[in-house]
Amino acid sequence: MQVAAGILIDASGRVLITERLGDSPFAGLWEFPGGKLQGDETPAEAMVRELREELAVEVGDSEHFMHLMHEYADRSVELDFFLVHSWQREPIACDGQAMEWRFPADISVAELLPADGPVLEALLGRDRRV
Ligand SMILES: Nc1nc2c([nH]c(=O)n2[C@H]2C[C@H](O)[C@@H](COP(=O)(O)OP(=O)(O)OP(=O)(O)O)O2)c(=O)[nH]1
Ligand SMILES: [Mg+2]
Repeated sequence: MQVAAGILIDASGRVLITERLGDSPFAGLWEFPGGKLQGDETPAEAMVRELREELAVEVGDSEHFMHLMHEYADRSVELDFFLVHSWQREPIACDGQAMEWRFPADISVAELLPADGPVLEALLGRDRRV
């Protein structure tokens, strides 16, 4: 299963995370907004569509940030994460999911979906370089 997610990052370096809802697996954990590729979409196209659907933003500048594979008990996922530096409109939680802007240093890996550890590490590494 192929998934694409977008990491909105603001001028101060905070990133947007959203809580996984209700009856979905890993409900209550946090993730970067995104979802499964549809049809013949590229990961970048899927990320733009998912952020439109989940946050009602129109993605502007973005760059590929990380590619990961993760084996969950029932599925293996291939994930592409993009850093999103600019977007139009204020993000809103279209599905009623909780949403928070956090500095990567204030996110604990245990709060995130199990696949996302390396992404948090890379965001922290990026902070240290600047
Ligand atoms: N969006 C997102 N999904 C992630 C992250 N980390 C991670 O392991 N995943 C996994 C969890 C799910 O197995 C899969 C995303 O599938 P999903 O069912 O939420 O996709 P979707 O948004 O298209 O959902 P749906 O409405 O079509 O059911 O990717 C992440 O940071 N963001
Ligand atoms: Mg989703």
